[in-house]
Amino acid sequence: MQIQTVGIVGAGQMGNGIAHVFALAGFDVLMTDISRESLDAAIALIDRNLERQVSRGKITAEAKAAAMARISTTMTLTDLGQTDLVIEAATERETVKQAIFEDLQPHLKPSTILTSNTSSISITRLASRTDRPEKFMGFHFMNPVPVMQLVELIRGIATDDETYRTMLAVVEKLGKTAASAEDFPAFIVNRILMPMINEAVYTLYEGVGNVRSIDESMKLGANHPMGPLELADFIGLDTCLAIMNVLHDGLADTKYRPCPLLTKYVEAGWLGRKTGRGFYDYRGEVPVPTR
Ligand SMILES: CC(=O)CC(=O)SCCNC(=O)CCNC(=O)[C@H](O)C(C)(C)COP(=O)(O)OP(=O)(O)OC[C@H]1O[C@@H](n2cnc3c(N)ncnc32)[C@H](O)[C@@H]1OP(=O)(O)O
Ligand SMILES: NC(=O)C1=CN([C@@H]2O[C@H](COP(=O)(O)OP(=O)(O)OC[C@H]3O[C@@H](n4cnc5c(N)ncnc54)[C@H](OP(=O)(O)O)[C@@H]3O)[C@@H](O)[C@H]2O)C=CC1
Repeated sequence: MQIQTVGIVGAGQMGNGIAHVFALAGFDVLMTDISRESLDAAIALIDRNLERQVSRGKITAEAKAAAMARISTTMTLTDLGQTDLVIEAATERETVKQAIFEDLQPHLKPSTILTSNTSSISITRLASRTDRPEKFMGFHFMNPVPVMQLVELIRGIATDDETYRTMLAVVEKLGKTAASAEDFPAFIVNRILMPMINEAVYTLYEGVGNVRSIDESMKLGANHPMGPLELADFIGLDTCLAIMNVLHDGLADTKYRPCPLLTKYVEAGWLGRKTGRGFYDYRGEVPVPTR
């Protein structure tokens, strides 16, 4: 199936990055969110990130203008019903995602493919609540979307071959690389990455190191581009906790127990970069460790 129009639900850090790469690759993008401010902020951020690519000689000013012209926004979720491909990139909560697909369903054209950018939640379970589990897939981008090469493709138990082939072709058109993962909690990347981040929080909780020493150790000692706590702040601590809970519940193994300190930060509303404070405080000129 040929994909030209793409609907994106959720204009947070992932939604805006996904809109950016789709528009640059020539797709027409319609983005929605429950908050007008989030939509406006996403458009401004896409503009800034495209401009950075222009100034670094990665794309032309014409390509930037054409990409911006291909993105439109709406506050009405059901407007996305006529698109060829829907990518749900709302908050990592199963009830939120289910409600989005349920609300959208009566307005969808029969051929629309539904996907979720979920970091961890069962694709089979999300698909089973829709009228088209065979046209439903996990479509997992990495943050920051314009920079990271990988996209995980996750087939639910009912996903058909045509849908899978269509999504492989979309990933190719985006100039990215697909990795196929089976539909088990948190798939491949987060199955491996998130327990490491959780362990870094335990390392902090137990006083083995402070925020700075833990991050420096992993940057200089293991050549990670960001330390695990800096990366957790970058992903969003609410998302990290949600993924650990899916691993813990879904695999029923205590090795996935979320660190109580991670829970405490989320309860405080210290969700990382997006709220201005997490393991670092971003409100000043330079990030300052909070422990
Ligand atoms: C939770 C999940 O479900 C799954 C996940 O996503 S897990 C998280 C996966 N992501 C990671 O692990 C990211 C780890 N961090 C990194 O790779 C790097 O720190 C980083 C790429 C984010 C930034 O790299 P950096 O060298 O410190 O910064 P910087 O020099 O500003 O950026 C590097 C390049 O990316 C570009 N860039 C960074 N953010 C960008 C954005 N949002 N849009 C466009 N370009 C961007 C910069 O322009 C720069 O481009 P050039 O190489 O052409 O100069
Ligand atoms: N952060 C990351 O590194 C990665 C995240 N993901 C996944 O991507 C998804 C989004 O994460 P991320 O962008 O980081 O989260 P954000 O919190 O940055 O953005 C989520 C956005 O969804 C909006 N939203 C919430 N409910 C609805 C709804 N019912 N309809 C439309 N929009 C809604 C939120 O609005 P409001 O702010 O008003 O609540 C917010 O703008 C999650 O499933 C996450 O697991 C995948 C890969 C990497």
